[in-house]
Amino acid sequence: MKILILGAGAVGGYFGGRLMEKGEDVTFLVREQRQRQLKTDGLVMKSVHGDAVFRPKTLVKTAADEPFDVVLLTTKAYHLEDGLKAIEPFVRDYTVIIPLLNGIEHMEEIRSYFSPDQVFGGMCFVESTVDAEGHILQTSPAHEVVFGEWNGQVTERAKEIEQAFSGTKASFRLSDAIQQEMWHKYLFISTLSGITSLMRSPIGPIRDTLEGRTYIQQLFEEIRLTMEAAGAPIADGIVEKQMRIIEKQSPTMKSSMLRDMEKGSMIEADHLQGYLLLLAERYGIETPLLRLIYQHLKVYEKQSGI
Ligand SMILES: NC(=O)C1=CN([C@@H]2O[C@H](COP(=O)(O)OP(=O)(O)OC[C@H]3O[C@@H](n4cnc5c(N)ncnc54)[C@H](OP(=O)(O)O)[C@@H]3O)[C@@H](O)[C@H]2O)C=CC1
Ligand SMILES: CC(C)(CO)C(=O)C(=O)O
Repeated sequence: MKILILGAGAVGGYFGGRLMEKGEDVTFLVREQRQRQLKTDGLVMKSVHGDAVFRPKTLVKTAADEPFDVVLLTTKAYHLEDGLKAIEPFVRDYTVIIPLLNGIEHMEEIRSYFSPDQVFGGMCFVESTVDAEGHILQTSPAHEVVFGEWNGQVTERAKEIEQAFSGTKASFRLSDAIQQEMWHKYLFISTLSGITSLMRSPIGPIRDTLEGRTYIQQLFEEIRLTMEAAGAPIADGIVEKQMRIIEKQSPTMKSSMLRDMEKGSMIEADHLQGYLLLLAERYGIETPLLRLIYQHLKVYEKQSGI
């Protein structure tokens, strides 16, 4: 199966590397500077699951029209529009597109850009970043991709992709409820990234005080109410479940948004917290803490000139 990965950053580089390690036919669609880096140094991964260096196949945006069976989308949300244009020459009517971005708003954009039938739901759990040398640093036990048909059917093509993804060091799991899993991840990440970026702290020092835990719980509740009002398919008891997941995280755990802020990089404030605020306004839900967090992220963007 021919797999194209849009972007060779923290997520794309890590999971693409794991697929290459198993022997899958992987190509990265990257921009010129990243291509030069990958040609010179290779794809360097430093991971709690084992370090590795690969010599990946790369392509840059081009008129060439080599077809691929599967395309994994791993840009940030603010680069997605360009990314969709870049993958167009590599997509046929049989190509399956699997986005791994956090959030949900991008699904509408991708499904209307291509045919909705070509677009699976998808997301991932991994704590990784790219350092100044372009190396992928993957720092905690979780490394899972979850994907599936948008309507939840377990089709033949989904099983074929599951087969191609199986047997790597990372987990690639086929889901029959990907919409619900994506909303759950959205609830988790918009809370975790909101709180850790507001407090400029990994989760431990926030979670380990009563006040901090209360703020985490409040933010979860504001977002849960918003999602429910918007008709999102979230499960009963999801906040309690996600509070337990927060309790289990290593005290040093950080969201990718906080790591991006520490690097002075762009953040997905509009895509994550901003979209939730639009929904909250649309459905008349009070979200004071979410509003404060979004305003804080906007101040960061203004001050860092991004
Ligand atoms: N990092 C993490 O731990 C996790 C991140 N996520 C989510 O995954 C998504 C990706 O995040 P992450 O991997 O951290 O982001 P990164 O910034 O590390 O990687 C994104 C990559 O996409 C590349 N890119 C952007 N536009 C294009 C384009 N037009 N053509 C080719 N390549 C392009 C960038 O290239 P260039 O180098 O040229 O800028 C960059 O290398 C986000 O939605 C994030 O929220 C989800 C779970 C965990
Ligand atoms: C919470 C985490 C690390 C889980 O994958 C994540 O999605 C992120 O920080 O963007």
